[in-house]
Amino acid sequence: MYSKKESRYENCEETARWLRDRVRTPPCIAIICGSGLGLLADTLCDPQVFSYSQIPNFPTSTVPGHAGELVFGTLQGKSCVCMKGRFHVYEGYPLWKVTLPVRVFKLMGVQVLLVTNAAGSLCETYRTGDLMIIRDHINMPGLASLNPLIGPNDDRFGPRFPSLWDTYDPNLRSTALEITHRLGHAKLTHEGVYCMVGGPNFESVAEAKFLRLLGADAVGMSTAPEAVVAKHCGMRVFGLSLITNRVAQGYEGQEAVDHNSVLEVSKWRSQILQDLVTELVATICCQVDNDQQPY
Ligand SMILES: O=P(O)(O)O[C@@H]1C[C@H](O)[C@@H](CO)O1
Ligand code: HPA
Repeated sequence: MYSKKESRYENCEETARWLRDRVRTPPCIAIICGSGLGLLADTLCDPQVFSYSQIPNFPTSTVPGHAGELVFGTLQGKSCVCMKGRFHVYEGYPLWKVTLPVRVFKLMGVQVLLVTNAAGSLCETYRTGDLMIIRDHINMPGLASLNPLIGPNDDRFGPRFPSLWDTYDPNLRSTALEITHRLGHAKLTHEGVYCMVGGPNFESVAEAKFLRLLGADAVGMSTAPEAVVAKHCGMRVFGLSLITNRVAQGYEGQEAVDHNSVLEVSKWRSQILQDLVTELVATICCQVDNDQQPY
């Protein structure tokens, strides 16, 4: 059971208030940087950086490639916050903690969440280094009752039974597709279904075949809980996977994946991903609500 002390809303309020007292401009767009993709945060203008360890109620990052910093600043003139590193269930965090930053961002006035991740490809036509715009997800832990919305619902965040049919905003998806065409990356961009697994092990061959049969195009260990919580509290969501490896679906002639190779590919492709996200941010209409006082 959840104790009063752990009350999600009050925790989020406390953290949001702490940040809001310190940031020069409250953000209207939040960007979660996946494994090795934190360089995007370094492109923000007029940055203000907070280490996760300074921020009340924030977990700390324990995974290489996740620096553990919150960076506020502007990108294309829009006020943004970047998470340089996210939290994963396999690190031992409960899902309400994994997703706490999303609710904090909501209370700070964020309207749009851009989520990136590193993922393995299950689809025959995807190559290492390709991009996948997330059309939909399969939340494997969520289907087995490991869902961030489990527990008493707080209506101040959103409804008890949210619909997820349009979680990944269709306008943001089509705009992103247009941008990849304009930037000359059409051939390496796909739209597909992301499947979240708990990790931390990479998939066995039988598991990979099973996930493919379910309709997943790529598999990773994050994103779905963040997207669920963002949708629950009324944010527009855009998700982007960088395909860092192909997931073995046979026992012969396949290369085993490891986290270092995931980080290598992220480094190799981070510029393309940054360019896409930067151009996408330029198109997003949102207003900083300087008067917003949600607490
Ligand atoms: O945070 P993301 O989803 O980008 O990280 C993926 C999943 C694991 O944390 C890690 C495996 O290499 O990359
Ligand atoms: N499986 C799960 N998570 C991942 C993978 C993968 O192959 N690659 C990057 N993150």
